Amino acid sequence: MPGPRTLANLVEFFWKDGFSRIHEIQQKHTREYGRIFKSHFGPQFVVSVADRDLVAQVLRAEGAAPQRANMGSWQEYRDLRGRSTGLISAEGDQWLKMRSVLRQRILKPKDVAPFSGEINQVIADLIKRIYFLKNQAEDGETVTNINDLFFKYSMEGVATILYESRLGCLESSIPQPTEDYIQALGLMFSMFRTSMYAGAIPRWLRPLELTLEEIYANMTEMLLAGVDTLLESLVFLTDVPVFLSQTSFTLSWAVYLLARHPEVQQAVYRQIVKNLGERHVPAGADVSKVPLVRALLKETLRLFPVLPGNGRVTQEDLVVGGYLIPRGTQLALCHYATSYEDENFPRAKEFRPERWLREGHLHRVDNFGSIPFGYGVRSCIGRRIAELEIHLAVIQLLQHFEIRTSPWTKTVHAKTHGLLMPGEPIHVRFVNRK
Ligand code: HEM
Repeated sequence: MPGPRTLANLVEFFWKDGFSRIHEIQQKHTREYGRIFKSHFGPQFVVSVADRDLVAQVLRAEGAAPQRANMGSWQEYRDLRGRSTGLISAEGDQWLKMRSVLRQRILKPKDVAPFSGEINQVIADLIKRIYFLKNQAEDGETVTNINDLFFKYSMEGVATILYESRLGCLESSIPQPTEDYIQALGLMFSMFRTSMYAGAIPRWLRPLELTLEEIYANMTEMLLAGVDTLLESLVFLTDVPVFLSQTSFTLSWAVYLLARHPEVQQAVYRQIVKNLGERHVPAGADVSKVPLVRALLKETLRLFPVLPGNGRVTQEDLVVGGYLIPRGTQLALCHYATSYEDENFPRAKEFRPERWLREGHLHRVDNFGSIPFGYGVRSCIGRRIAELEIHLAVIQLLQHFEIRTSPWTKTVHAKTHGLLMPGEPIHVRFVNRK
């Protein structure tokens, strides 16, 4: 099987900071080596799959408890600290047990629809905050760093549902415990990439690493710093910061794309006004009346999949793309690369939400070219919560404001920092609707 040489790969990732360009490297390696290729990262051997049909084949062949790759360093940290595991990094029976409990609670749109009321309260605060921020701006309209604003929105939204309490993230004066929590999350993200390096360092070498403390100073402990420790008994919550950044990155990209594509925004807005009304506060059930809002989210996640690649460890021997892949091999599913293939999505570089409205092959749920929430029994369990938070926010943002670029709006590039995220702060204008 072709693939980059070990040394070249190490230079690319460790020397040239490839970890922040994983998404681009996926595309580069696919061009150079084809849609299935092998790589070595220190002790890890990985087979990358960057083909829609092969990804489909791998995921369809999954057993009852698929194993996700590359979570070793998270697990190690938790073992080191005696912490419990969240769903993301749990495996086997432990995963099955947790998943079956949670599955019954939040997996279907109708399970999460009752949260619309709480989410709408958070959105009301978000909109109030936008009015406040734009009034402070020189031009009375620009809100700088919407990334930060939407992070706070997501945090407040997830807290409302999972902690059943408000944190006050969107207030002018943020309560101290919440401030501590936000700072702890910031620290966690700065360590997130370091934790990825950890996986590529052989286990026996790690105690020699000077930055061992940094490597392990990740996630869990920090995360819950400002929050009632009782929550820790709910293992699921230990992964929460990852989820809320996924929601906030996606919302930031969606708003950025709308600002840069006024014609798309106008079409979405027109559908909202026609099918829901200018000021009707939407409930979960209203979302199906505005298919363009759903298409907008799908297209945003196709262009900026927060998880640009995913992992699986094969649980039995598989033949993929003509190669025998032995049981226990780590696979990297290259979702970013497949999302940008013209073959899967005509004019793939273009932002065209309407492509998701078309009947035909793109409309089918088994379109494996873009599966931003994963697929199958191990797919994202928070999908319906994330979708509800984003759909309801987009509808109300557009009801209140026309989103436009401002002289400060720059082209924003994606970077991988554990997750695919906006590489720079996004600034846009929120112009009041008459
Ligand atoms: C736009 C937002 C989000 C995106 C794009 C996203 C995407 C993903 C993806 C791609 C996976 C891996 C699926 C697989 O391996 O097949 C995943 C797993 C997961 N997500 Fe999300 N997610 C989002 C938001 C959330 C939220 C808000 C929550 C919780 C409230 C959440 C909870 C989880 C959990 C617990 C897992 C692990 C599932 C398991 O291993 O059984 N996600 N997510």
